Amino acid sequence: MEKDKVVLYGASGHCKVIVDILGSNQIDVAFIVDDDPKCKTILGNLVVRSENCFTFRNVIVSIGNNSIRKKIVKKLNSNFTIAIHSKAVVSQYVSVGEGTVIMAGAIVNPAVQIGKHCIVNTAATLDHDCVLGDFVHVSPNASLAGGVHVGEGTHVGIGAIVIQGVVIGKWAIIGAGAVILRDVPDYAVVVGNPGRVLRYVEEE
Ligand SMILES: CC(=O)SCCNC(=O)CCNC(=O)[C@H](O)C(C)(C)COP(=O)(O)OP(=O)(O)OC[C@H]1O[C@@H](n2cnc3c(N)ncnc32)[C@H](O)[C@@H]1OP(=O)(O)O
Repeated sequence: MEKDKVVLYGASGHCKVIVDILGSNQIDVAFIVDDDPKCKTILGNLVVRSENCFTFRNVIVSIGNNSIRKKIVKKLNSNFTIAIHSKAVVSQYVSVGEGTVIMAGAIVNPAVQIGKHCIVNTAATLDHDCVLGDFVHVSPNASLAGGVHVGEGTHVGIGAIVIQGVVIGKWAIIGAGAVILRDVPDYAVVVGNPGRVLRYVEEE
């Protein structure tokens, strides 16, 4: 049976990876929506302008920035789908919210809850009982040990490590390669080993 085509919103690098995820599952892209007039195709898929699109079905917002992704989601009157690479290992005991994408090589262990419009990037690992809020991005090769909670909109940087049971607040940024041993407040930018607060960001 032919699988439903997916509409991608945002012609970004992140979009290219989602095209590839869909391809790994023999799912076609219907078209990509982006208002950059220079952008005509992405990996052979047609890019159309948003004014030509009134109703969307089966959408993924393919924008890597968590805050921008949230703004686009809020303005769309669409139903959203998910994309999980055929070479990701995702336990059957996991919940995945609409709009979320899981890249190749990611491992998601049992009893993990992933919110809406999240990104679990290439080779990221989420161990048992982790909880991700909506619009979270766990970057490539980042590892969350068991029972880590990550608040809405937080970006866990590439290669970061979070030990078991840590609670990370909302709209925080965990720097590349950081080692997080203690809870992280909302809006904190944390870097280093052990992680220390570098600064705070404005609310989303
Ligand atoms: C498929 C994909 O591409 S997914 C995307 C993956 N990308 C990432 O994971 C990027 C994560 N981002 C980072 O690590 C960034 O460096 C941030 C957000 C933590 C900090 O960025 P900025 O606020 O611009 O910090 P800035 O570059 O000005 O550095 C400030 C200080 O923090 C230090 N610093 C910045 N990032 C880090 C880090 N990851 N680890 C250790 N120290 C760091 C800098 O060396 C600098 O120190 P100094 O004041 O002693 O010179």
